[in-house]
Amino acid sequence: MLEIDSLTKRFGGLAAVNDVSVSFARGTINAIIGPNGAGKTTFFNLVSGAIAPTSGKVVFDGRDVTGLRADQVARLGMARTFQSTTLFDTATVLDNLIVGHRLRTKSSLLDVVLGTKRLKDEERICREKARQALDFVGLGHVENRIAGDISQEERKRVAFALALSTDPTLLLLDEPAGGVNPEETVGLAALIRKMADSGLTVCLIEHKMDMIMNLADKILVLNYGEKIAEGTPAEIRANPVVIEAYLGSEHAAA
Ligand SMILES: Nc1ncnc2c1ncn2[C@@H]1O[C@H](COP(=O)(O)OP(=O)(O)OP(=O)(O)O)[C@@H](O)[C@H]1O
Repeated sequence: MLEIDSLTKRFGGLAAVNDVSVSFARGTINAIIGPNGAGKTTFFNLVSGAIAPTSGKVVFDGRDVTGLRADQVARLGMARTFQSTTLFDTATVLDNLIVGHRLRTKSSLLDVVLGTKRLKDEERICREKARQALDFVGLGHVENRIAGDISQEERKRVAFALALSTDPTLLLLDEPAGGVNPEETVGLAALIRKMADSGLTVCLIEHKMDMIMNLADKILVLNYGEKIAEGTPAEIRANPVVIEAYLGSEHAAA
C-alpha cells in the first residue's frame, strides 16, 4: 500500500535520504531504525509531504503522491504523530479530540450564527467519532479529564486517537513509546498491534529495540541516509551489517 522508489533528499551536499526503495504491505507494522542522523525523520517528512524529495517516487494506495503537500497527502488517508504531543492543556481530553476533528468539517461561520441543522449534525458526529477513537485507544474513562493532568502514556494514546479520528489507512508514528516506562511500552505496543489488526498500515520510528523486535512485521534499517537492510526482526537481528552499524553485538546476543 506504500511503495517507495529510489527516494532521495539532499540538503546541500548532504544526502539525508539516499536512493531508498522499500514497500509496506496493507495491515502490517513497519519499523524504521538506525543511528541518530540516519535519515529516519527526513524519510517520514518525505513520505508525508512535509518536504519534497530531490528525486524518487512515493506511491500511496496506487496513487503517485510525490510532491503533493502534507495536507493533500493527509486527505488521501495518511496520518502522523510526532515525538511530543501538543494538546490544549486546559481543555478536556474529549474536547481536544472534538477540536481536532472539527478542523476538518464543513460548517461555516454562518452555520454557527444560525445554529443550522448541518452544524448540529456535524457536532453530534464529531462527538461520536471522538468517543469511538478514545474507546479504541483505551481512554474512554478519561474523556472528561483536563488534558494537562493526564500521564505521558495517556498523551501518547490521545495522539493515536487524534490520528485515528481522521480515518487514515496509513499511520506514521514518530517514537510512539518515547518517554514511557517498560510496562506502558508493552501496552502501547499492544495498541499498535490492534490498529494493524483492524486493517491500518503502520510505519514507526522507534529506538526501543525490544519493542520493535516483538512488534514489527518488517524493519527498514537506515544508515547515513542509505538503506543497509530490510527484513523480518529475525533477519535484521542476524544481519552482520546491521549489527556493526547499529545494534552492536550485545543486542544481537540478547
Ligand atoms: N532541513 C535540513 N537541512 C539540513 N540538513 C538537515 C535537515 N534536516 C535534516 N538534516 C540532516 O540530515 C541528516 C538526517 O537527519 P534526520 O533528522 O532525518 O535523522 P534521524 O535518523 O531522524 O535522526 P534522529 O534519530 O537523531 O532523530 C542529519 O545529518 C541532519 O543533520
